Amino acid sequence: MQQTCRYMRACTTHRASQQLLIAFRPNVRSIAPRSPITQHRLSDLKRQVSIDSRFGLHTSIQHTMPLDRITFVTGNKGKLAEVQAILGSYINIDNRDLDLEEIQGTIEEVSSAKCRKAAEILKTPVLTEDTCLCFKALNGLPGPYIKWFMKSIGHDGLNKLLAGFEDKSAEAVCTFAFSEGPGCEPIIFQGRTEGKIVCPRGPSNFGWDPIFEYEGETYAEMDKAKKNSISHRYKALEKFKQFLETYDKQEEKTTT
Ligand SMILES: O=P(O)(O)OP(=O)(O)OP(=O)(O)OC[C@H]1O[C@@H](n2cnc3c(O)ncnc32)[C@H](O)[C@@H]1O
Ligand SMILES: [Mg+2]
Repeated sequence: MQQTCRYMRACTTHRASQQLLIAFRPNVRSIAPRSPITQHRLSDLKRQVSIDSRFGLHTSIQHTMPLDRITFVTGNKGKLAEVQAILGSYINIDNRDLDLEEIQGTIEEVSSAKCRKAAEILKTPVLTEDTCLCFKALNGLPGPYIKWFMKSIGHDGLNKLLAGFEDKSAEAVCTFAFSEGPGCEPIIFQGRTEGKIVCPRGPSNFGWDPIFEYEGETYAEMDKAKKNSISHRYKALEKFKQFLETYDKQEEKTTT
């Protein structure tokens, strides 16, 4: 019998979700009797399915395998160091730096597209990540384009963008996308931390860390361990860790 990827089996445990999935994916047949992944709300699922249908994706057909290592695809050393510090004791992390196209679109669309492409190229379970910095006064901009703003106008320019506004608040948003392999629809894990934009303080060795202040300290001034216990990345990885725990339990059920 063909096996769908684990996520599809997990999704199909909700009655309404089953109907939704079967409507979109007539070939979904394998239904798990009980799913540990109960925190996926129907709205999330609808969004996931509508992303699928928009990109014309198909139900993935792949044999499940134990997830004891994962490839984190990034060229950013700062991200890699933090992911290893936060996640390294839960799963073995390999790193690859692929030049993946970052499409325009919502945060979730950008992250999913990047992850799908990485899974296709590497043919293995992959994790990708996209970071946004959203200024409230600018209705969320620069958002996913922060990398290009950083490159062209730097810390001072980012401060000047807000010069005419009283509201200096900003949100750091980290969006991880995980795919079990080629054809497996990415699952999204997002974390957000609110702070404000200030003149640079602290070492400049990771992106916009010196201008993002959280409770009186910039990310750059903070002890690394402290940043890794409150950051947007930490919050997203906490959700991914929960997913890994349920994934392992599901694996035990499948193999016993
Ligand atoms: O290969 P990828 O993972 O895409 O790495 P990247 O450096 O291109 O990263 P993004 O596309 O996500 O762009 C996000 C920008 O924000 C920066 N950044 C990401 N996380 C950060 C953090 O926790 N603190 C400060 N800057 C961060 C990063 O250096 C980029 O300039
Ligand atoms: Mg990038």
